[in-house]
Amino acid sequence: MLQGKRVIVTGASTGIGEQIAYHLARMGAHLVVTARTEAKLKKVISECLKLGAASAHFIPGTMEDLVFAEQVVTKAGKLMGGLDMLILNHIAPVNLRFFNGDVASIRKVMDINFFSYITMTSAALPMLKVTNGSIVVVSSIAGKLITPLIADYSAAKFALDGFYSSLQKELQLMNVNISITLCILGFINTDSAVKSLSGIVENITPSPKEECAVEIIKGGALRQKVIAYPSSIYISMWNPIRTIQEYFILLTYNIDNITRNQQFS
Ligand SMILES: NC(=O)C1=CN([C@@H]2O[C@H](COP(=O)(O)OP(=O)(O)OC[C@H]3O[C@@H](n4cnc5c(N)ncnc54)[C@H](OP(=O)(O)O)[C@@H]3O)[C@@H](O)[C@H]2O)C=CC1
Ligand SMILES: CC(C)CCC[C@@H](C)[C@H]1CC[C@H]2[C@@H]3C(=O)C=C4C[C@@H](O)CC[C@]4(C)[C@H]3CC[C@]12C
Repeated sequence: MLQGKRVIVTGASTGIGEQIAYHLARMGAHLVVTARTEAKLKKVISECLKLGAASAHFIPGTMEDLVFAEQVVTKAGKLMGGLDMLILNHIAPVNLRFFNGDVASIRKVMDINFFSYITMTSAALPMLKVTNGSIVVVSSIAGKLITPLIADYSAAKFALDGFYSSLQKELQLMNVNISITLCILGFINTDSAVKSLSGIVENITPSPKEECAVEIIKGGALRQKVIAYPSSIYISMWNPIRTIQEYFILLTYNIDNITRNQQFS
């Protein structure tokens, strides 16, 4: 399904993003990968070309810089001649610690883990409209329920749910055929996650990043609204009251009036 499709993958220098890039390469997609570390990205794209990518480019830079975030999308669009799928996966390195009053560091995490996602989405929407494309947002069970020591990370992941679930509804109301897939992940065996949890969380076995990457791509390709990996965490995000209330709230909206008077940008 993804052969010849044009895809951006963020946070693709290592971890789950790197595995996503390799799977897409095997499927024959065109790829633009991004992260900060140029040397790692070079290795990733040369591996992608060996695996069968239709084309592979990298754009290095930090997502703390929202101008860079926007430029990645426009440059990638030019390199590939359009865009079919935007996979938003990068995160700032996580420090598991108590909140220490450092608001500036929370703002930085929100820029990297949240505002850059919105910036890239906004830049990509015109191209995705043309292709009836897809946005895939990699989130976490920590964006559905809370655990201590990751207040900043969790805040950004909850924010992603709020923003993208709302955007999903808007696209539906305006009959814009762009899919949004929110990926809810449990503990995955990436080097960074295993390292930062060691000595803090015990008795949880991480799931494999390779299989995780496949499930993320599948969810996007099948235009699913939400996926959970491993599937055992579905239960933690099951919130029937939310679903029912969202349904009834929407019934109170004067959809005809709204769609007549507002344009989707
Ligand atoms: N691993 C896990 O247990 C879980 C992961 N997830 C989610 O999965 C996704 C991937 O996680 P995982 O693979 O473990 O993460 P990794 O830490 O392995 O990779 C993070 C990626 O983001 C890049 N990155 C870091 N800082 C920046 C920055 N300032 N600007 C641009 N890119 C940056 C890194 O590259 P570089 O340093 O070169 O910039 C790297 O490519 C995340 O969205 C995470 O929230 C969700 C639940 C559990
Ligand atoms: C629902 C339960 C069956 C399992 C709960 C497991 C909890 C403890 C797991 C599930 C998802 C995990 C966090 C996560 O989303 C991603 C990262 C990024 C990584 O770089 C550092 C670790 C961190 C913060 C994980 C911390 C531990 C979390 C909350």
